[in-house]
Amino acid sequence: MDMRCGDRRQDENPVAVREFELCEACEIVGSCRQGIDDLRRQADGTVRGEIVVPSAVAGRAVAHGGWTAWVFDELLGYTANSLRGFSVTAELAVKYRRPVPLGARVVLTASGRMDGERRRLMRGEMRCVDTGGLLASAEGVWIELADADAHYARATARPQKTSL
Ligand SMILES: CCCCCCCCCC(=O)SCCNC(=O)CCNC(=O)[C@H](O)C(C)(C)COP(=O)(O)OP(=O)(O)OC[C@H]1O[C@@H](n2cnc3c(N)ncnc32)[C@H](O)[C@@H]1OP(=O)(O)O
Repeated sequence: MDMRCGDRRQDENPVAVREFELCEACEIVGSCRQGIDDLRRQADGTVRGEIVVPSAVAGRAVAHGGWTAWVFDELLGYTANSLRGFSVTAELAVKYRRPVPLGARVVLTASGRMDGERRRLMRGEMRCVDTGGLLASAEGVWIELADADAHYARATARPQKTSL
């Protein structure tokens, strides 16, 4: 059957199993607000997941670009953290190749490598499951926190004029 990305397949439901922790705000609502329910580390070290683009992320008829960037932040961050200890986003660059249709099932893939002690260089892709067409790609840098407790204590302390 000829399918375009965005054709909805009635016979499939979104994957229901999630194998990674939710972020704090998603914990409160009890589900991933981006719609990412499942990401799995493959034998070759890459990470893969499939999601259905939620209709709630519409910008104008298709997914909002901010949602796509947010998905890559989560995808690449999860992959970065699967390499070693906890790291945070330092840089993220997204290339938007095609509009991302609402309701489309997309496949997310990501990989990365250490670059020195604390830096990880990450990349990922979002493709249409049905056509394999590239919708968006991203590259980014994640930095392992030297002291996560101190990092968040500083960041959540009452702002001071001299803090930045
Ligand atoms: C609970 C489970 C689920 C959790 C999911 C939620 C996870 C959410 C994660 C996030 O959303 S992160 C939020 C967005 N990101 C941030 O808020 C990070 C803000 N930036 C910082 O806090 C600091 O800039 C950062 C920690 C990234 C670096 O500060 P540091 O003072 O620790 O780094 P430093 O300057 O000592 O540099 C350490 C290394 O990183 C490199 N580096 C730092 N910033 C870089 C950059 N932007 N690009 C490339 N390299 C960078 C730097 O060159 C150096 O390399 P070398 O070790 O090789 O010398």
